[in-house]
Amino acid sequence: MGALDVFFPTVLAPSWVTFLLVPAATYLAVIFYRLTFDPLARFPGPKIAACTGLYEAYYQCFKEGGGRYWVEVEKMHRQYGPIVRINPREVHISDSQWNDVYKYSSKASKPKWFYFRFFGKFPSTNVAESHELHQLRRGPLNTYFASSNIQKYIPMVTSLIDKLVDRVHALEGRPVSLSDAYRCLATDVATGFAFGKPFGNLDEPTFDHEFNLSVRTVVKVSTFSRHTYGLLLPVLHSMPERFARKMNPAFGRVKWLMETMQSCVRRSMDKPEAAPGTNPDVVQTLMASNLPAHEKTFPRLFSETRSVIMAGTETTGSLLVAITAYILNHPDKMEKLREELRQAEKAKAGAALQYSDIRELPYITGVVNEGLRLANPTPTRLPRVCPDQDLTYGSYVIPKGTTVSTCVQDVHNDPAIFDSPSEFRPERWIDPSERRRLNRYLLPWGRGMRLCLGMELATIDTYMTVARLFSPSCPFRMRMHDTRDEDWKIYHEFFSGFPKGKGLEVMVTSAGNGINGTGLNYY
Ligand code: HEM
Repeated sequence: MGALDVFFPTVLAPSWVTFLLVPAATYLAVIFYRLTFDPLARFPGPKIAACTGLYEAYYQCFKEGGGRYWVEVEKMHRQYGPIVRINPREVHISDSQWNDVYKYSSKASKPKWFYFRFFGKFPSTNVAESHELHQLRRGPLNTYFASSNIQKYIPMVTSLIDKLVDRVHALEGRPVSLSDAYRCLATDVATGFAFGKPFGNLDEPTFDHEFNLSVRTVVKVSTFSRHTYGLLLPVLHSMPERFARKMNPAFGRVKWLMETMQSCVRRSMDKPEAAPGTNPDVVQTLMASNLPAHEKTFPRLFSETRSVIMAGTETTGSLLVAITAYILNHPDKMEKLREELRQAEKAKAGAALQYSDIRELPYITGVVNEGLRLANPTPTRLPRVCPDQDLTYGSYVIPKGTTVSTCVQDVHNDPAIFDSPSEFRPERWIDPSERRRLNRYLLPWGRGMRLCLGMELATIDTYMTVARLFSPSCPFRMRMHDTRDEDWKIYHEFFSGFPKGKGLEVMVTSAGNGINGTGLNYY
């Protein structure tokens, strides 16, 4: 009698063998195929990444708190060259001149596993898989995000920035988390733009600190969900309220935000005409569009609005944090910026600077562009699949159906384009012809057909906030408080970027207090 027969009665033995050995043998066969006959087998890269998606999952879910595969992919490029197989089905290209997969002609789709499993079952433009569905959904949003419509919201953005300035000033002498404050500003700008009235996050006493922390928990769960067949997010969404509250102290705020969004969407669906003298909101715009009826249901419109608001908050918040930190860390550059604003204000003879005035100023443009280049608000790779044409990279033919991705920070950090790329140098953008050359490689808004819709709104918000906070007429001056680079620099990639540390904190002093009225000699 064999050992197996002792431990497993004859009747059970075959089922145990089947249970254990068949999946193991199948898995080994799959690995063997991936390393030998798979058309991607001859692409360079670590064998372990070619064998199994678990390698990526380890970096994304566990290593150093998760969200670290982007750094590992950078290392792979240093070792294997510009094209690397980073998981069994995906090649990643780090070459500032290559963008074939993002061209209109590629009609590329977004890989479902990467987007849908991360964002959950919320059918929005951002997660539209096929090129055709994306074009259908993006059409009416283009109308809403048209420059002529966005410009109408400049007064709203200005008054929100005024509110931010008042609230920060009132905290004089106490540390202020600008990471939290800027996220509230960005949320109010996004919700005000979507629904005509901001949700009021800037009024929240702690600048919604708990809520901002909870965003990180949600994106971590989303990352786990991506690597567990999209199963975790539905579990999270169906969790009983008392468990959710225990897990997440900001649950109440998350629920409030979702319910407020839902009631705004319902209200606009019930009243699809804008009230006299007001702009149609995003839901009314979509309702009035030629989208088919099944694209105008409540779940669809809620998902779209949710996606627009989420897309605009972490990103703009991180950008403002990075720009402020770089300026505060470089007093000489802060002085140049303030001097430029002083001259511009003088030229207006006391009238307030408008966005159109600020946008023309060369130094602040250099500051914002350097921020966009270095802040890395979306360190995620941007994967695409070409369903019906092969692509080429050098001597490599990338078969149709392969996921192909690039990361914009590879371009932003390319020393062949940006000299000393890790340095914050607004001056590199001053010369107009050099600016034109560099602009072609400034890609924070993504690439190709899926380019960010909110870039003009975010640009307005950024220019105006920076101009207001660093203007000689700002009622206070800021200095870093107990903040190191690792507190605010992007470290984790959970689609958006998140720092390792607590964020950017500043200490605020009234402009008249002990410094000369201009604050120029503050440092
Ligand atoms: C600094 C701020 C921002 C950055 C860096 C940024 C970056 C991006 C990037 C990289 C994408 C492409 C993602 C992909 O290919 O999967 C994107 C898409 C998108 N962004 Fe932004 N974004 C910012 C602000 C905003 C704002 C303020 C809004 C709206 C209020 C917004 C709305 C959107 C939408 C709707 C999409 C999806 C577009 C589509 O799929 O056609 N973004 N953004």
